[in-house]
Amino acid sequence: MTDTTLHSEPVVTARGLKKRFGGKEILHGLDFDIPAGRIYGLVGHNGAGKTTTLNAMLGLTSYEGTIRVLGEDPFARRAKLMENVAFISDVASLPRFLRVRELFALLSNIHPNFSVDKARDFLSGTDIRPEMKIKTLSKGMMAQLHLAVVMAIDAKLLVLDEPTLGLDITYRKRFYRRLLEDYMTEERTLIITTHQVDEIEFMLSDIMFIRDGDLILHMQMETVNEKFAQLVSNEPETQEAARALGPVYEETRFGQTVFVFDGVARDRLEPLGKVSTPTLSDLFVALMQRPTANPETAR
Ligand SMILES: Nc1ncnc2c1ncn2[C@@H]1O[C@H](COP(=O)(O)OP(=O)(O)OP(=O)(O)O)[C@@H](O)[C@H]1O
Repeated sequence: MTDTTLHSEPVVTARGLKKRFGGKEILHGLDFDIPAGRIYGLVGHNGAGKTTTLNAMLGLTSYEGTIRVLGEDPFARRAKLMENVAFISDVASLPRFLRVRELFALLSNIHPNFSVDKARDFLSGTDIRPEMKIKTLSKGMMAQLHLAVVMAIDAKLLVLDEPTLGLDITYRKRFYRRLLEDYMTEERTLIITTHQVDEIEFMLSDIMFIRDGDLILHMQMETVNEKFAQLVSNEPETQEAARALGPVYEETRFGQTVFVFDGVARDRLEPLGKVSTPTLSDLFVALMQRPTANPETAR
């Protein structure tokens, strides 16, 4: 994080964000700030409310509470906001009847910050050619085209909702590498949801876990690494000692007992077995099963 990002206004601010569908409350009053220049992972089970949260930020759905994105109310000022926001969602589709070059021409007419040259540049190195009809592209090529389009937009905020759904591992890795190497700068902010959280963990600066419409963890990755520890312990005596330290999670896997601790110093754990930082997917499993992972924000 640079000084500028430390002192600048958050890119997204939400206060008491609630959403109801047909009388049923789906989001229960989320409060968060997303600063500039960060890469956020938004993680939660199916139906937890990730897409609804993103849709509220993008002005695609109405909500109760307050959201400001780049200082604007996204629902009231969607058109203005979209000059500086780009997004890919698992349901967004490109116009299939167009050729690739026609899509670029269309976008350069409707989007003030779209660069045809950049879009073409991003496609070099792929099998996609400007003359191709979009409907003939494979799923992987379609995702590459989508990424090229989004990366050709000079946006301050990029929102990716399951951007690599249905892609094979090679395409997924290439997708994230391209995004990091060719797009991310300190002025840009990226928010990603995915169920393959281990694949994006390396690039995240911050994480949000959402469970049943509540934000149960919102933390910088550095803090996650300091705060949480995983211990693998094989002997009954050391396991007993570990339990006495109040793990937030315990599981027996392949004959080994794995504990996750929140805020227990590593030098207290080290005599009891092998200590490491839990992966995000391990932490996710551990925290999702607790009654509350973060009592001040969870309900
Ligand atoms: N248009 C809608 N009408 C009614 N209910 C909806 C609508 N959209 C979403 N929901 C409900 O809101 C809840 C949250 O859905 P949402 O799509 O935000 O979850 P998600 O965390 O993105 O899930 P997934 O990982 O499966 O994409 C779910 O219970 C879903 O059924």
